[in-house]
Amino acid sequence: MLKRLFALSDQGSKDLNKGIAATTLSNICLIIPSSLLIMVIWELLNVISGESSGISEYIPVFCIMTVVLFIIVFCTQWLQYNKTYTVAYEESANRRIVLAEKLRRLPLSFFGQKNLSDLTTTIMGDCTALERVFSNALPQLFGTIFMFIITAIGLLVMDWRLGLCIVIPVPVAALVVFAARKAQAKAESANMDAKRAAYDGVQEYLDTIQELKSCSREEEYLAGLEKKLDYVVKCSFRNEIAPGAATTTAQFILRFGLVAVLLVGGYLVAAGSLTIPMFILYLIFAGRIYDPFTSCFMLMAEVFSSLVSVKRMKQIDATPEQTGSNVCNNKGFDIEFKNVHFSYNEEPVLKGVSFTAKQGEVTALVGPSGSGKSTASKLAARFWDADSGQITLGGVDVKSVEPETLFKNFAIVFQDVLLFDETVMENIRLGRSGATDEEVKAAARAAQCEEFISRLPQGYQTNIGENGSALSGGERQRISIARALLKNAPVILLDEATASMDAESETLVQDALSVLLKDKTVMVIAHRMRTVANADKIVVLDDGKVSEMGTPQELMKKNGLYAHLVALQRGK
Ligand SMILES: Nc1ncnc2c1ncn2[C@@H]1O[C@H](COP(=O)(O)OP(=O)(O)OP(=O)(O)O)[C@@H](O)[C@H]1O
Repeated sequence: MLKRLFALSDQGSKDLNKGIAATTLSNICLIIPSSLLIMVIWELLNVISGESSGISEYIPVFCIMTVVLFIIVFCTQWLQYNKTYTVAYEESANRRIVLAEKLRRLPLSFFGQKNLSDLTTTIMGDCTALERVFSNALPQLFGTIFMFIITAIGLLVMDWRLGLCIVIPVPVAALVVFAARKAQAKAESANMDAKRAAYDGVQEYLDTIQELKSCSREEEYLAGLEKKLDYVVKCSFRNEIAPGAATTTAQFILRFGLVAVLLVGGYLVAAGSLTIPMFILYLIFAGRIYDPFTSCFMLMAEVFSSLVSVKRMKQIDATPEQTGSNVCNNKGFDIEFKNVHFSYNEEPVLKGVSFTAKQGEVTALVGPSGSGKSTASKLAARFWDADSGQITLGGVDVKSVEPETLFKNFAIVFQDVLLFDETVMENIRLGRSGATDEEVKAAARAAQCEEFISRLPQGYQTNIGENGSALSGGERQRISIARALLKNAPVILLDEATASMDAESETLVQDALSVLLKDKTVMVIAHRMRTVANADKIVVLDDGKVSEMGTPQELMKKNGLYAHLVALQRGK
């Protein structure tokens, strides 16, 4: 049950069960010395009340047994530590790896719908929350419950009337904590949402600080952020209230056990159906037996809260993956779109698109903003799967190929370049790990990077800062092009790859590309018609449909949308 509830691995589930068994054993061993002490008191009380004439010879034996039991406790606690703490960290580390692996196989549509900081919280925060539950809460909780059941049986057998007085408050109190679990889960979810919104706010503030300053909106933005942070405090408080109220009530109910033993025991002693030593024995038990439940109820609350984390992990786990064959038996690298339809969240973007981007040719996708150009190019690389129709690479349906295998055939340059806080050399080498320094430099030369790299303080070994903050937009794009060239994949997708460059740099990069991209399938997306003027084929997209297709010359003659876009940019 625990395995299913907490989505544990086979090993994790086995180890957790061992941890619970060790905790139970340790708790039982801990209570036995108390029982022996009680038996000694029992003997003394019998002597005082005159029911026994002398101190039993068993007392030294009890003392030796106590010492032996403490040794056993030491061993079981070591076992408990070994099987809970170490295993909990292993389990959560494995869980993070499994989640990261899962994310790797999910379609990009999943990331579009999910908030990225939510995912980070799930991988880091939720796993840490569960670490505590496995290492501490669950073994202690079950250990206490099993120990109570064993003790309760003993108490009921000795005297069922006082036994019931002690036992009954426990399930009642546990029910109170259990009943509060929904309110608790709600408060926990709200708390997580509030924290995530505040985290996003801080992140957005840092990302957009330049724009906020330039629009003099910083103060206004910070006021909004302050509200979000205040809300986090409120939610955190509410999140404490729900389990706090339940556990306090539960502890209050437990105290009725002692009162009940006092009242019922007093009555039974007065009625002559209970001996005074037995009465004192139950009073001692009633005073001590509830102690572990104080922390136990808090642990119960913690376990219920952790179920919110488990739910979020299960949601990721249940998301269907993009699957496919590990081999791609394509014949050549023509990319063919056959009546492709695609929607983002039910909103149609491509409406029956058909065209072929031939190997050895440059195919340009042009059209008004939002017409679906980037979407079409990303569908070719299986960032998403088409809703209907087919996209083939060398005759193989891209949907039938596992994304990583398919991706080996693609090199992509986007307008929004992502660079790492690393040296120029390593940022370019990302295109092909294992490439030699000379190969990296050759790719950089082809992408017209040499000139600006030579101006950097340590040349190729210069660290370019977070996302290449030390470089201009055009320079970052050239690094990204160098990276794609180094990958040397048979299909190249250039999505506004030269948009941040000045006309002179763009021409230089294009000249270099035209030699290097020979025999490859090249799909170019550009808003500047000048960029695509030398393309072999132009596909004009308009509102998700192909409105015209042909060479630049044919389309100019046709005097349709392409000619109109060219004229607009020439200012005619
Ligand atoms: N991840 C996404 N989730 C939801 N809608 C999206 C997503 N990406 C794009 N869209 C929407 O799909 C439509 C087509 O977008 P796409 O980026 O393919 O157009 P485009 O022709 O490349 O535009 P542009 O020239 O401005 O880059 C737009 O209306 C856009 O808002």
